[in-house]
Amino acid sequence: MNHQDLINACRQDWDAYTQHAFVQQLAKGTLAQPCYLHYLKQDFLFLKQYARAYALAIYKAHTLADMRKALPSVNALLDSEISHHVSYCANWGLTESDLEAEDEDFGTVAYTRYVLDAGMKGDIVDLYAALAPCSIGYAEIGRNLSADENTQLQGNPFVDWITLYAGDEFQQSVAQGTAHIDTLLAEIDLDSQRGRNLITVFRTATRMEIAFWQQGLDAFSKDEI
Ligand SMILES: Cc1ncc(C[n+]2csc(CCO)c2C)c(N)n1
Repeated sequence: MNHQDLINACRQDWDAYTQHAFVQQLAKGTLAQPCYLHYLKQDFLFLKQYARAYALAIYKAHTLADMRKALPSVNALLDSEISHHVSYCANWGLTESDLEAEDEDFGTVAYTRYVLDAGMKGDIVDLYAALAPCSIGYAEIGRNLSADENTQLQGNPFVDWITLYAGDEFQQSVAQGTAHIDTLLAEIDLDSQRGRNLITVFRTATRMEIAFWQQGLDAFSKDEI
């Protein structure tokens, strides 16, 4: 099996994730600021936990080659992705330590601890099945948004988010990560118990992504600013 089999096995949830209303409003520039700010604050906390999950991939790896493959993601998370969030939130007078002191919302706790648990109780393939929707999905969203003529770049307050995930650097790193996941999946039969378990893990993480977008939209009435 490969990553495309995982996507095909949960197509409905996958499309609900990659074409969520939050993404569409982001592309048009119409997303309400409180929703984006809540999403970014929670995503900051999400990325912090995700760095732990990629560090767990180093711990779970059996070979030096697999240990080295997880390291660029730890770096990208702690540097480029998280600093985008910190610099955007600075516009609201929020510092990195303010963000660290924020409470984790339920969807943030559920998603990140699910991924860590899948990795801790399983092996490195289970961990990557839980991690995969995040990078593969955001790369697909970035590509879709940059190819879609309805995406509004000029004057869009969320243009940095779009260019971060549509950009070559991010796209290339996901392509490399996906090739690595495919190597790990290649020896597993899609119709085996193991294959079905991996689909469940991948689909659960995909459902968590949908809930994470929704958590952002639901912040509209919370009036955070
Ligand atoms: C909820 C949520 N899901 C996915 C990403 C994107 N993302 C997070 S970690 C990572 C891999 C290392 O770069 C990627 C692509 C996000 N930011 N927030």
